[in-house]
Amino acid sequence: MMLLCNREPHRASRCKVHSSASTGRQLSTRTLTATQSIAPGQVLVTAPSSVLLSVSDWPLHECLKTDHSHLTSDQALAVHLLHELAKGQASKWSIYIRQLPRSYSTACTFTPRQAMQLQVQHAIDRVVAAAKSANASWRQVKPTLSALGLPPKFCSKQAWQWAASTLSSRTMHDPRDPAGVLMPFGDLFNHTPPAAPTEPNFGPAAESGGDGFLDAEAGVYRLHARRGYAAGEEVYLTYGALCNLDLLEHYGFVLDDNPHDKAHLDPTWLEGCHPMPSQTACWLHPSGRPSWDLLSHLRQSFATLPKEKAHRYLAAEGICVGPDSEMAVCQCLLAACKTALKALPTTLHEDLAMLAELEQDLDNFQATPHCPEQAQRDEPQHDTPPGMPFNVTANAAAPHCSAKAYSQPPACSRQSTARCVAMCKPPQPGLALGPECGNPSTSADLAAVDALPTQSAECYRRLHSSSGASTAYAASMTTSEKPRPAFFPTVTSSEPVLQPQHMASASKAQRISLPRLQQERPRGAVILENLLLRSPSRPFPGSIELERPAALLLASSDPPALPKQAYGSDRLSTNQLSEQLDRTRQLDAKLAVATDSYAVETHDVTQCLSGLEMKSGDSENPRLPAAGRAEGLHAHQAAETLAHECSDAAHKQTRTAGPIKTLTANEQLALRWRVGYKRTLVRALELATKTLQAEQAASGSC
Ligand SMILES: C[S@@+](CC[C@H](N)C(=O)[O-])C[C@H]1O[C@@H](n2cnc3c(N)ncnc32)[C@H](O)[C@@H]1O
Repeated sequence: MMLLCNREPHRASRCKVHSSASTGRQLSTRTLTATQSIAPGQVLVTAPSSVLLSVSDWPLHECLKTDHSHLTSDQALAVHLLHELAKGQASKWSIYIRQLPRSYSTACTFTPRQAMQLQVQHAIDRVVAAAKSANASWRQVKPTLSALGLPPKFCSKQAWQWAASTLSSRTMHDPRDPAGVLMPFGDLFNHTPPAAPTEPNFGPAAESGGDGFLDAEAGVYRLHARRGYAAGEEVYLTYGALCNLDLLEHYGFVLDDNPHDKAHLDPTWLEGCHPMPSQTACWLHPSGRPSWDLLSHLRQSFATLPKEKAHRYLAAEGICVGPDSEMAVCQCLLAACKTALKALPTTLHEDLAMLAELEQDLDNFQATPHCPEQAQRDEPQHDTPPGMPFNVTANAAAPHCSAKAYSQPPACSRQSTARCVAMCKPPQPGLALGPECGNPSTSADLAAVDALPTQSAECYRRLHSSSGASTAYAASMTTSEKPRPAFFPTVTSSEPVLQPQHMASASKAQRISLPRLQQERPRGAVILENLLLRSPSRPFPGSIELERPAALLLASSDPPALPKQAYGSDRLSTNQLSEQLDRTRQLDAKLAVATDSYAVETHDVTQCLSGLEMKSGDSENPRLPAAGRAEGLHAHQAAETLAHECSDAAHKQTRTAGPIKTLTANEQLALRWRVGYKRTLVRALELATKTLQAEQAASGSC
């Protein structure tokens, strides 16, 4: 592999990697930005096949073929990835693997309950099917993983979901194998949709071709810039003409503005339309326009006598056949969109309010000053693999690379927590890698790479030393660490879980008197405020001033100012504070759910509130929830129990109304998806109404 290192970073570099929120800001994701102009068609990255992680080059693949021939290509590549992960530092891809996202929001990670947040049946079905299929795949492949001698944690369902999501969101096309390949560094480019679809056309395949291809003769994989970029612009690849449901399923994100999005309608909603259009034809463009097939079908269906036959021909060509049929088409569409919107548990308006709250939370937490102490503590552990809560090799030798070069803070994945607030780092001077050069790198170059904290350089250097191959960057790249988007309200992709030790710390909070809570806003105050905030009709007797997000106040408090009593006798360090905050948010999420479900549940949240006032050990008090009394829990734990009970009941409802903090990352994604869906339906309503009015006006004037 050839890697040229430019010692004057800003001169030759063309791209830099940084962490930032991307389109729609729903995900904290790294981006690649041009540091100087890039011409259309220019090669961005060239990597020799030896640095690609693929099934074809995996020696074990041959054994698998004989003994485990039932594995699909995708399964074999996922097994390969997990196998490399399990090798830890011994894997030549260890550096690459460590900087992979730790968790994903792809469809296979959705629980059925999270899928319900999509609200639209066909979307729910698709996501549930994807999750089931991943589960089935895991069951199939488990014996192979065990046969390879992988420790149980690498054979877990969670590990499988991680591997499957890594592949579905990051592989590049490889003509040799349908599973594709993983390309270190090349997989850092984000997606931009291709131009909006037009009439199918003959001609050069500029738009339909991919941005990367394997040049088998040269033995390299190249990525090209589809268009030109000015310095400072984010450089994208195009993953394909994908609708938001495709993006959600395979990549775990959606675009706010996606020209390829499709809002499917149920054909049964098209009253008076005979025969019914096929399911695949029945969709709307993001502008609200019906698909060509749907419109043509509707026009044919509503073609009126006596010119029915002639009209059918016209309609089949996509031509409007006359005002009467056009009005009937509009009315049919109007009714269908109304039916669709009515069937959904929340309105677009409600969803937008929720989204605004989510964005606000995001902004607030991004604005929170970072804490260097925490940042230091949370340097990525080099024996902690991405994605999964287990270590690769606990006794691995210290890696060569600078930890900072790989600082994708663990919790800064999509499900990042408040802890992330403290982990943001200021930009570091980046490394620039020189322009394409076909010669092997000199040892001086490699030494320079050694000295510079850049993940790409280190990754390729490692791969180089283990593979002996050569690689070149055609476009220069720099890496620099930027503050990562700090906060996503939910904690993990699964439900927040309170551990027993969290309960213990929770109990300490309730010893503080109400005035003190008011004055000092320790942990307990946060909980109470959130409860109050969410049941305004039941004011808390002490009337605590409500401020949102309360957790932010806590986060920005100077640790010495916090009352010792809030946490026992010890003063909190910033790290402890951060941890407490983390736990608080988890607890908050549960309590918030409890309060949300207040209206629909028989539990009385005021009991819970009163319970919080009581002294610990007040387990006989009849005002406490029964569960709490029975188990002899003290007040706070009882509240927690109540929250737990309520949360289950609340989630049984498809209605999501409630504080954004209760949404997991997957549910947030579902919220974004359904907002896009409803927007399209509303646009279709408006379009059909306008067209109808115009037709009516025209026929009236006739
Ligand atoms: C091939 S990776 C791109 C690099 C990725 N940003 C990273 O930090 O590793 C694909 C993933 O990036 C994110 N992504 C790509 N394009 C995006 C976009 N336009 N908006 C938001 N997230 C995007 C999604 O999480 C997706 O699964």
